[in-house]
Amino acid sequence: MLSTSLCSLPSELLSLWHNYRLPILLSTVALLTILRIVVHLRQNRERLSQSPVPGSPAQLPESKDPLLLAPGAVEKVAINDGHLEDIAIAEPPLLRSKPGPKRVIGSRVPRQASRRTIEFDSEEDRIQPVIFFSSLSGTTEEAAKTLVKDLDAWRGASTPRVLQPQLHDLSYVDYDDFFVSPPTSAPSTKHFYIVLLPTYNIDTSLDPFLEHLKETHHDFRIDTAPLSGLLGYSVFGFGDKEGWPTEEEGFCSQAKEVDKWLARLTGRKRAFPLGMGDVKSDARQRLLEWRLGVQEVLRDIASGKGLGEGIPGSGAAVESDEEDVKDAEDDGAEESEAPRKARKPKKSARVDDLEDLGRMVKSSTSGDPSGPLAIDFTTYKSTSTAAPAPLKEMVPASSPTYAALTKQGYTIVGSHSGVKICRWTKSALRGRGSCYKYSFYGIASHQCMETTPSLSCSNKCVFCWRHGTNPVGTTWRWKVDPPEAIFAGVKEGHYRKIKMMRGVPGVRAERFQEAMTIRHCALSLVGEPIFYPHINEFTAMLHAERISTFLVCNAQHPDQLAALQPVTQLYVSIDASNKDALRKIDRPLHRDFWERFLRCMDILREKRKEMRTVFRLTLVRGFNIDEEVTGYADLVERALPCFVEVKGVTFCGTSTSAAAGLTMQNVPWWHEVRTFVLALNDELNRRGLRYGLAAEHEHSCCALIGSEAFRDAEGRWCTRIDYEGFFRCLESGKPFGPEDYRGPPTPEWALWGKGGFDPRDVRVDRKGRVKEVN
Ligand SMILES: Cc1cc2nc3c(=O)[nH]c(=O)nc-3n(C[C@H](O)[C@H](O)[C@H](O)COP(=O)(O)O)c2cc1C
Ligand code: SF4
Repeated sequence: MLSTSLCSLPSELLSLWHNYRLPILLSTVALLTILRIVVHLRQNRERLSQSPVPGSPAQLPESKDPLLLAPGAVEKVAINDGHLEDIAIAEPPLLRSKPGPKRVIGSRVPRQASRRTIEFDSEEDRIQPVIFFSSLSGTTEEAAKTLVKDLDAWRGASTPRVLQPQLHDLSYVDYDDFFVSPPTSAPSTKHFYIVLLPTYNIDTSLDPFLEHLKETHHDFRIDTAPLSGLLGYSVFGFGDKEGWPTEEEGFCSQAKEVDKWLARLTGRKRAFPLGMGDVKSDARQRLLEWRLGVQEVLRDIASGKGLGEGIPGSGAAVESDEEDVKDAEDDGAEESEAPRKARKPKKSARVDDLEDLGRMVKSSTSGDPSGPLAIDFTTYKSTSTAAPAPLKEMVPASSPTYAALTKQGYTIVGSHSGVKICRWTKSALRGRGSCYKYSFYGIASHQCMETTPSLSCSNKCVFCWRHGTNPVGTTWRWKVDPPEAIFAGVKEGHYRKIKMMRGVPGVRAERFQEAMTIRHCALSLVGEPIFYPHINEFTAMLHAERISTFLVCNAQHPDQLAALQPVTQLYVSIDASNKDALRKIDRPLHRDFWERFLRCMDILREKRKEMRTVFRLTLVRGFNIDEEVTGYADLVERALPCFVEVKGVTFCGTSTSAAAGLTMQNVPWWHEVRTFVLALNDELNRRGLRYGLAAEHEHSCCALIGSEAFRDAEGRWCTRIDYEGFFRCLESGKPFGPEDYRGPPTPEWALWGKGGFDPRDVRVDRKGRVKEVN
């Protein structure tokens, strides 16, 4: 039975096949197709899950597969011929196309991604720690000084390879000496920067420092990481959590900014992470911990380990990448695209900027009702559409600058102007002598108001006492007070101070009465008056009240100088005769300071046709006297001022001037000033320029060289001013020149060689005792 069944099976199968072969074949084909699709999809999913996790710093040392490196990371890869090349790793592809030889997708390292390794020979080389600080109210300065001592003690006991730390106040250093390239030194000395900073949400000298770091990074003429020659750096910030509780709310924000820019400028040589301390609670403890960390790093570098792996904050990939992304944001690159597509080598800032320029111009001319936005073409800005931040006040009442200035007797008017009565005004009220401007130009000191509509300046002159507290900047970026309010405010402040002199012994009644009418205004107090955007309106108000104007500027703002309307006497401070000396003495913030200075000379030559122009030379022994006569004569020849005032520097004796390296040794004697004046006058005459020795004021250590145009028909010097004549000229509405308001002859006692003391006044010594007049 079984055998019969078995024998019939093939024929049954055959008949089944014949009956159903078509559906069977179709089903098989369909099944195989489904299987194929499933297998294909499964393969893809597996590959997706195999794709690398980007950028974990922990994985980097283990894997040498460039595809597993973080995007933007740099790796040494052997190329066919065996040589090593730096490869920047592109974004990993989502799918691995084919198994087989690995393909490196990369390009040459973009400039900004490179991190130059500085060789440190632990047998030969030495580390020079350079500590920078900035301080307004002293906390950071004290901490920096203590840090110098602590580091010094530690290195003595620990490693002789670390040199004694240097200390620099950022308010005094020339940024170009330290923050465009590492300082020059012996080849075996390598620098390590340590920066201690407070944070201020108001304008302080930290702002130009930050601006400098940013500009240096973006300057297309300079390598984007010009400080990569440093061994490393670390920053510590002081802040106040009571006012700024969190980092989002601004705690230590400026230290964070400096840390960020230094990371870029050094090619990510952050040797130890940014430290931050709250001055009201944990600053001391945080600083100690941070110092121990920095010491650890210094020890490692000294022993030849460098900033390698294992050192906290040594610039691991994730951290560096974050900085790159931020960098791209700052440069206006399309950051939102970055995670989605393989990151190409970043477009150069220059290219971005050219593209952005079109958009900027469009937006500024698009008829925005708020008016065109000022565009600073010298820096690279993102094209963020966010509303511009409200402008800050230059000197807010809560600021240390305000406190410092008022303590010194200044009355702050509005948010950026100041007024003060000078010592000569007080002295003249008491009949004890007027300033040299009375001898030379007939200014009545007791009727003179000293003021400025801009407490900010674009220089950091070594002889200026205000360093560290004064706002500085290259462009006006503050709230602007109207000229009417400033004018009313400065007059009120001046008269209030004069009234306070009423009870002072020795004040002469008639002079006190006269002093209640201001006749002259010296726009020279501190800061840069032509910085104020409404300077012409302001001087017009003074002139309308028949107040003469003596305006002093620092030859750094040619455009404003060119636009200046006539003032009674226009001064330009000439603090040096050549580029190098000017950089050292004025420490200008503008990179192109010398070109600006020379342009101002040319503008002054034109201005001389409309108003009295004066060169003011401030002589500082050891800085700008020696062998500079020829240079000064060149400048006189270029600008042809009406007068050249030569004055020895006045030593203000503050700790800040001392910190700038200025001591009594730098104050020239009167005989030195005279010798210089004689030499300059001879040089001018030798060149055929018609100048002569006009007047002097020995007490102020000041002498005057005048253009021969200021002699009358009888050859007498007429350096004084016909003030009424000046106002008449102005009111006439016709063009006029300085000779049109030349005053009467200079009094005999004020002439060159006569000393310059008004015989009507009483000469007293420092203690107020009457001195005999010879
Ligand atoms: C006007 C003013 C603004 C300040 N702004 C900030 C700020 O934005 N963030 C912060 O963390 N601390 C701020 N502080 C606190 C200072 O950074 C802190 O007091 C610091 O220790 C001052 O250092 P210094 O004494 O060296 O100048 C500010 C302090 C003042 C007086
Ligand atoms: S120009 Fe005048 S205010 Fe400005 S830094 Fe020099 S001395 Fe000071």
